[in-house]
Amino acid sequence: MTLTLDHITLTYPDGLTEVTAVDDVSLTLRPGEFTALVGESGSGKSSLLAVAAGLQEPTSGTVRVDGTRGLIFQQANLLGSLTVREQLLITDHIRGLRGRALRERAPRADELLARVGLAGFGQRRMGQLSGGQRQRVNIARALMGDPAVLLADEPTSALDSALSREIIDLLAGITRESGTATVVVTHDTTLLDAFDHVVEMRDGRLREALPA
Ligand SMILES: Nc1ncnc2c1ncn2[C@@H]1O[C@H](COP(=O)(O)OP(=O)(O)OP(=O)(O)O)[C@@H](O)[C@H]1O
Repeated sequence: MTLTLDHITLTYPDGLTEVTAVDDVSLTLRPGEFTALVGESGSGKSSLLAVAAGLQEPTSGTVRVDGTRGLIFQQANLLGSLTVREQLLITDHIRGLRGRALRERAPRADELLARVGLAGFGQRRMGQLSGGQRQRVNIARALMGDPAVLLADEPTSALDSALSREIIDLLAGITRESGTATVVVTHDTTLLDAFDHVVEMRDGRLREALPA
């Protein structure tokens, strides 16, 4: 069992009342499974993902994770002045690696860049990359911590349909190879055939899985 959400409820204060963004949701993600999370705007997808990511404490319920979590966001949130390799290594720097220990991680960064189709791009500046390439860097960066769980919030929303398909296929391949439990929030119904499971949120609740 890689990630278990057990009876998660999340409410936000809203003036004198409150909004229930996530309403008693339970979900188990298993290694190697590629899951899409869909639903109308405001249905609670980002809120549920934030709880799964550990970025937001649920109002009630529990989150259990075996291993680490890798996060991929909508806009590739990357520092333009860094090189691509530095952009990956900065995650290790944040984890406390310094000096030689950090330099020894460079081959891992290059290996992940090759995996996402960016072999030889390590010395490029982030500002010199296209949107699709930036999102590939974002994916490689999320893999630096060898996550058991990958969580992606609208990773293709800034991309055209061909690039979106490439990014989803890349995430599907990584999920199968690395055995991560991966959840992708998406609005794009043309991509759903790439997933093992599709779960839909409506008014904060999870609905029956749609046929993928
Ligand atoms: N920080 C917040 N404070 C108050 N209410 C919030 C906050 N964040 C989200 N909400 C409310 O919680 C509900 C769920 O929002 P959420 O962003 O999780 O939905 P979503 O399905 O991800 O929407 P979208 O597809 O538009 O991103 C909405 O009613 C929203 O207005």
